[in-house]
Amino acid sequence: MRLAAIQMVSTPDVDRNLEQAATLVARAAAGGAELVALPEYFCLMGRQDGDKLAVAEAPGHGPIQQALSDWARRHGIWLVGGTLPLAREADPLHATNSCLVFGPEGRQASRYDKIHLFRYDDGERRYDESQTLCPGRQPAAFEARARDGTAHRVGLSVCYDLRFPELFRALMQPPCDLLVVPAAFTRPTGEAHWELLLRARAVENQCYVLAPAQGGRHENGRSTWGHSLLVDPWGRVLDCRPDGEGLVTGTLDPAVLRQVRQQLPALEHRVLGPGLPATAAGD
Ligand SMILES: NC(=O)CCC(=O)C(=O)O
Repeated sequence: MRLAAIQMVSTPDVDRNLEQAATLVARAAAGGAELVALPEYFCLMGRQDGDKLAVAEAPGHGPIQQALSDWARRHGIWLVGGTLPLAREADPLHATNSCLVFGPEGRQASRYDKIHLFRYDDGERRYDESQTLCPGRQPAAFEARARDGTAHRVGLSVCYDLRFPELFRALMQPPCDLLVVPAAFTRPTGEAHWELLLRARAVENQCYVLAPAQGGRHENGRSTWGHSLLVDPWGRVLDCRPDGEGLVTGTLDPAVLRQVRQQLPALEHRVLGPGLPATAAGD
């Protein structure tokens, strides 16, 4: 299955971001991609945290969701729609940061609400997503069919989730072939941890990892790390885009998945699970 991750430098202008995303999705599809993934916050990197609430759409309605569905149908692709804020009737002051997936017929195939909300303060940069977002509760995966008819289980996660390996373990029951991580990592944390974490998730889960990112200097004054990546189940980086808008592409090859899992059957050797006994005191 041919894959593409889209890297963007999104702005506070939703229409401009949608235009840019449409161009990049079309370019990915023209290059043969069957599954295309957009980055976190592809439709908005606002000036203030609260801007997310202003563009939040009701689930199943609104121009951002319509655009995602149209692009998936027009190009006949699986589209992992980065993230967009979805409104919650119960609490209008907190949206979910949601990743919606649309299939080649333009129908919504999955929804994942980011579970782990980012908080960071190094004295210079401060982020606290919980001010305007509400966490999801449920891991999500879906089945994408390649044009040759092969079905692939695809696990969803978003950005800061990458730091929580237990989420990815939960997605591996049953095993995924591909983990997608739409992201907007900060520059300092990205430089220190991004590639390391993505390759770790690929190696420990013996999975392809596709990570579309925000990458550059945004109009709101923030900088994101970029380095959108495709990693194979052996931890090899197949493609990377360091900075600016563009594409990362490559192929999910079932033979490589089989070979890695047969050669080194680590997934079968898992002994410890969620119902672990308490750690022994050591005496
Ligand atoms: N948007 C995010 O979740 C940012 C996560 C991040 O930068 C990190 O270091 O983790």
